[in-house]
Amino acid sequence: MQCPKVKLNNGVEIPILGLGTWQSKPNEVTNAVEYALKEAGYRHIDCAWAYGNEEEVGEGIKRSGVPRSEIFITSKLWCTHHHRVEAALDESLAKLDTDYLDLYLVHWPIHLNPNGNHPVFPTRPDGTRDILLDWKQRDTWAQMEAVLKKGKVRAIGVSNFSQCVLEQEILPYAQVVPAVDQLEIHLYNPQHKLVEWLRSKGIEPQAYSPLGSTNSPLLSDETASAIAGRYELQTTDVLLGYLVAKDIVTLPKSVTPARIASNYRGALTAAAKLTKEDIEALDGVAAAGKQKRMIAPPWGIDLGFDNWP
Ligand SMILES: NC(=O)C1=CN([C@@H]2O[C@H](COP(=O)(O)OP(=O)(O)OC[C@H]3O[C@@H](n4cnc5c(N)ncnc54)[C@H](OP(=O)(O)O)[C@@H]3O)[C@@H](O)[C@H]2O)C=CC1
Ligand SMILES: O=C[C@H](O)[C@@H](O)[C@@H](O)[C@H](O)C(=O)O
Repeated sequence: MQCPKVKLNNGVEIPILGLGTWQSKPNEVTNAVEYALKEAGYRHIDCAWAYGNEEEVGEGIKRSGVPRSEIFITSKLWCTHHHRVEAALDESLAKLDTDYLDLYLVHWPIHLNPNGNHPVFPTRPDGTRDILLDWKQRDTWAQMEAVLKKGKVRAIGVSNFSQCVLEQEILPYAQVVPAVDQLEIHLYNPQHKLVEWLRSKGIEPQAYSPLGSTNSPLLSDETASAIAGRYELQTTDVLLGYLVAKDIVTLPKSVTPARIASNYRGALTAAAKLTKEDIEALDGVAAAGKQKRMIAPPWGIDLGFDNWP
């Protein structure tokens, strides 16, 4: 099954489904990536330095035998690296064993103390995250623009940036408008207003945790299950197909071969079957009492999102 692509604001095309790799254990992710590329049809892998498994992802890419030019690889700049974007990118490139990325994202609009008590999650003596509060995100973005200009990445974007942060800290200063904002988007956190606003600015929304992440309550959602039953699909197919039908780049994670394959096939099948009425019903689920954000790290500052717990 051919995966549809979405065109980013600089003309680069991204496959609408990508394999997530967060919390994929290093000893499992190589097989998962190899299987996804070689057997299941994926051509897009979503990675991050902070996931601690880029070397093993790179190994899976190599073992798949699929040419690098056919694969869309994303990685993300971690929060302790905002002062040294190019060096951090070089580290991810080396681990993934590739000489360019298709997309590089600022993982969160937050600079954590690079000289703190931990390389990934530095904390202050009171246990709160050690954030450099006076750092300007525009200074991170200028470095992102520089690595794009150098040709080390084909597109640059952000992740977990709200409208307010983009409007105040990025868009007034940017020479390059972010191509993407990767966000928690799923049945219970659809972020309809933000998705619409991003599109009005030419910024492509990407859906992370599309199945509701680990131990997800979405898998037993009544509306999604009823629609799945009608088409003899799995609920997971409907959860993913719902986003794909709305042209949202969707990033399901699994290390289980059968799920990796069924997520890909099921998402595309469901996207083709869902009617306008199905989409409207699914669009209304969160507002009818199911709104729930799954990923809300304890940053201790307001990131400008609705429904942050
Ligand atoms: N930018 C950011 O800040 C963030 C980015 N992301 C990205 O998005 C990706 C996806 O999000 P993530 O939070 O991992 O969660 P997902 O919504 O993709 O859910 C993953 C969980 O669902 C399970 N699962 C997958 N497929 C099925 C299936 N068909 N049936 C039943 N269970 C299934 C997986 O188990 P198993 O693996 O054991 O099969 C895993 O426990 C991440 O991996 C990462 O790449 C995620 C969070 C934040
Ligand atoms: O991409 C995945 C997520 O952003 C993850 O990296 C964070 O949520 C992290 O666990 C944190 O606690 O800040």
